[in-house]
Amino acid sequence: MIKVADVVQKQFGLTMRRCKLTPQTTVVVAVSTGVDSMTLLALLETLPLNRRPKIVIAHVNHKLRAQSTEEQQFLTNYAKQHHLKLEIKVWSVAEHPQTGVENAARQIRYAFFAKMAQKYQAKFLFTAHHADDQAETFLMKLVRGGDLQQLQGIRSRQLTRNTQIIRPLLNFSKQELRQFAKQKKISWYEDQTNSDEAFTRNRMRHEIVPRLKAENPQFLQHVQDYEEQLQIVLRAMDQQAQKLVEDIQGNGGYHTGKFLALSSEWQNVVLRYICVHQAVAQVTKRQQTEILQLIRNYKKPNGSVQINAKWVFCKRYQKFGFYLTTKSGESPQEVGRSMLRLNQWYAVENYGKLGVFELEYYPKKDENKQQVMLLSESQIKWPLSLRYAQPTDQFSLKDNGHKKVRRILVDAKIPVEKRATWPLIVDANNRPVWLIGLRKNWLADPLLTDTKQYFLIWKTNNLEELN
Ligand SMILES: Nc1ncnc2c1ncn2[C@@H]1O[C@H](COP(=O)(O)OP(=O)(O)OP(=O)(O)O)[C@@H](O)[C@H]1O
Repeated sequence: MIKVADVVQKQFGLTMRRCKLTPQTTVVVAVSTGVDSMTLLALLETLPLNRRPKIVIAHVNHKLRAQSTEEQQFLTNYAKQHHLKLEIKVWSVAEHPQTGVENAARQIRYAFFAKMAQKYQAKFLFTAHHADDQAETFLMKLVRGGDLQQLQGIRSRQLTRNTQIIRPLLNFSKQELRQFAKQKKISWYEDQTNSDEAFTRNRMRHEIVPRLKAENPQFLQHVQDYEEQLQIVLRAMDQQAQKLVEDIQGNGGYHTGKFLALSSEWQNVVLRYICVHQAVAQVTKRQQTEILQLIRNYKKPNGSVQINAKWVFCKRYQKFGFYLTTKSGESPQEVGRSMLRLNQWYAVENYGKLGVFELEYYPKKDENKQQVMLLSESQIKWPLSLRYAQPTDQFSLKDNGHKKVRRILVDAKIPVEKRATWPLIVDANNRPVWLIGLRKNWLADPLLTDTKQYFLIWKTNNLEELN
């Protein structure tokens, strides 16, 4: 009789081929001491020698339940016996927040994993999410409701800022993993979390999912198939939406005519993309509908939708965008803001182009034609955005003083007609970072814990502007 363990091992080996592991590759494995992650660890340890990576175990003791110290000790003994490197983070009770513990724990976990990946120069981070996790998450989101994007489940591969996360057990059910662990005599601890999120998940796990499996034993596989299809479609749609947004982007706003030339389906998608990626404040579903109706309304060439106390969406004939609300009577100040995605150029009419790059993507080619500002993780609040400078924007000085944009533009003898549309890079707190070609903000020194540097680059064809 073929053992489940053999099937799991064989399939795992095949999945792992895509990672092209060698004995020189270092991987960080997130191990909670549950059956899933102990199985993942065992599977990695038994890969053929020529494809077995160097393993670093990362464990977070959340101090959320009585047995956590015992689990930590168990894992310490395991690592010693198996000659594996082990890194532990203890999240002391004093650090726990009053509410949202589950979420905070997740953030602590992933920050620690990323730090360990960086420390060991690991190529991958492995977690042990499996097919039941996928189905439970999918159903919970389906029941909760929301945006289609959020229905994207757990990804088998995910590129984060510093690490590539791999989840090689997504095609296995919990039952298969348990059988594997039993047949291979692997020890583990049962998870006994009792958070609200775990209650909902447990209902899915013990009541709903078993019924759906009874309807069709292939249920888990089908959810995984749907998730993979959904991820591909949504990614493709996002790529296309990004291109279309670039096409309709103009100076200080988006082009109404070009937007209306799109099919009504793409209008929906593009507007959503703008609201999620480029708007300055959170735009609700209802506001998005109002905005769409306003743009489409030929009888109303001008109009606005208030987003919050600070921001307003405005349509002004051939232009629309998000603007800063001003005192009544004045016309809104144009902001036409776009978020700077990493490693991508943004064209700025009359000024050349700019972008923020990681070292690996740093375009060194024409160093003499570009100005660079070096930024570390802690120095600003990411992400960066590009917008027009407002006269009242303030630059910090080293001695705690400030200098207004109006003053900087006047001092630099910038003609009045150019002052309203001077490009400014700001951080997520709307703090000026760089008034292009004129002034870089003073920033506190980077922290020792910063792991990455970024290059903010402005490139112009007009050499004189750089001098
Ligand atoms: N305390 C921990 N220490 C190390 N790794 C952990 C810990 N808890 C969870 N993990 C890793 O994360 C995987 C998923 O765990 P779990 O399903 O409990 O997390 P989740 O919060 O539901 O998911 P996610 O972390 O993706 O949001 C585990 O299989 C394991 O690889």
